[in-house]
Amino acid sequence: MSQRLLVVEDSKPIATVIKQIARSLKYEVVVATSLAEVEELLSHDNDFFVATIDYSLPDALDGEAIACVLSHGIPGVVITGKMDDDTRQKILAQPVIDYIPKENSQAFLYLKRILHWQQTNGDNAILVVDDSSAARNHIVELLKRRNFVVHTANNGIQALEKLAQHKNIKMVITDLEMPEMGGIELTNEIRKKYSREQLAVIGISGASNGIHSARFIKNGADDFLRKPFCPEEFYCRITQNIESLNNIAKIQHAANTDYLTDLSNRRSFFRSAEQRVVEYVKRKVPYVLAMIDIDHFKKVNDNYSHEAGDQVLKVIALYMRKHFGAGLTARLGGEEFSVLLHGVDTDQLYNKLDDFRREIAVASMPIGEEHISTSVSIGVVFDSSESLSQQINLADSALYVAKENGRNQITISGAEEE
Ligand SMILES: Nc1nc2c(ncn2[C@@H]2O[C@H](COP(=O)(O)OP(=O)(O)OP(=O)(O)O)[C@@H](O)[C@H]2O)c(=O)[nH]1
Repeated sequence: MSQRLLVVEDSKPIATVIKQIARSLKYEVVVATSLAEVEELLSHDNDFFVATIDYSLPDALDGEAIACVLSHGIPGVVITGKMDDDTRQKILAQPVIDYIPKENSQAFLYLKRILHWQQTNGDNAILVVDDSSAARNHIVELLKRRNFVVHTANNGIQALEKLAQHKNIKMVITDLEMPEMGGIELTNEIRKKYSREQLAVIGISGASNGIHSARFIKNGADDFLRKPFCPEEFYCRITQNIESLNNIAKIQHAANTDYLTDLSNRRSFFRSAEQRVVEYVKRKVPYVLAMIDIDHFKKVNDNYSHEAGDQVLKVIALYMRKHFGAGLTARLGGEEFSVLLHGVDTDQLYNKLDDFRREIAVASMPIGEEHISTSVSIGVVFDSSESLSQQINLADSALYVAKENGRNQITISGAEEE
């Protein structure tokens, strides 16, 4: 279900621009053009995810609509043509998400980013570490306004425990002086376990000299805020750091993923598989490495089209996800895939691979106007203690035999009969 945006705006052209922005982000939009209209609407329908509120309306010249919308528990962004200090103070004295000056040419681009952040901040958990409950609660309130998931801790020791419990924490905001473990020591401990690509740290201190910001940064923090800070500065720092973490995650995902199927690519498969194989051998966990190749795939391209071939590759990837969910799956290149699976014993692992092979052999894949049938050949190595590249060579040789023997079958390395 799409999220609902309430647009409180008396100017038609501005309401139209906001509607366009909101719809590009899949918001459902409801417009109210005066305070009276907003009051009437909210009296029977206040289920809105977020609101944009024009500061001056014909019947509410001095921001009265802000309090009205906020009193219904709807987070609001204020859009204003007035940007004198007095107005700014009045707006910021209320718990708004942000305010945007209308005359700014970047205003609507910024609004789009805010509306997008409201939708996506829920994926980002932040840990607030402070021994003062008043200071902690203030930061928590600011973060919740922006829809972040928030965890709290009273000191560094508790913070490390929370980080171990909640793997989705992306940022730690920590005070400097706390009992048991302070902010600098905490930052130091965090950097022993979590890289800057995994977790951002922002230090906070009330001390007036600059030495603490330098200490925080030298001990691995990404940023620093001096108390007291204004909400605007706070939000700028938080958003900048979260955005840069998300950008790094996107780049890493692109570097490790096959663009067509969204499975791991060769490089990422090798890196992860190498670690897993070492663990399996050490812990004597039954496992299998399989090379999977689509049969006569060239004919799919020749008989239908290269695009249809691409679709078939995507469908095979979906079947791999379905059958080998917990395993490591990859497209190594072309029409060749691989999987590393662990399980109860060799029979169970073999049956999983064979279920996959059989389902593909009987599937009729709807691709465009056509229905395409295909099959796969599989070469496997069980519980080997050879190096990963040697195992891949062995599985490849077994795959070759499966092809030679008629395709649509599994061949186990060491048991080949040509
Ligand atoms: N559509 C599409 N085709 C690809 C892609 N990568 C490789 N191919 C095609 O995959 C085909 C592989 O052909 P072959 O190596 O002769 O193997 P095959 O036809 O599957 O025959 P066997 O493996 O012997 O059963 C070639 O036609 C490549 O052009 C891709 O990303 N998309």
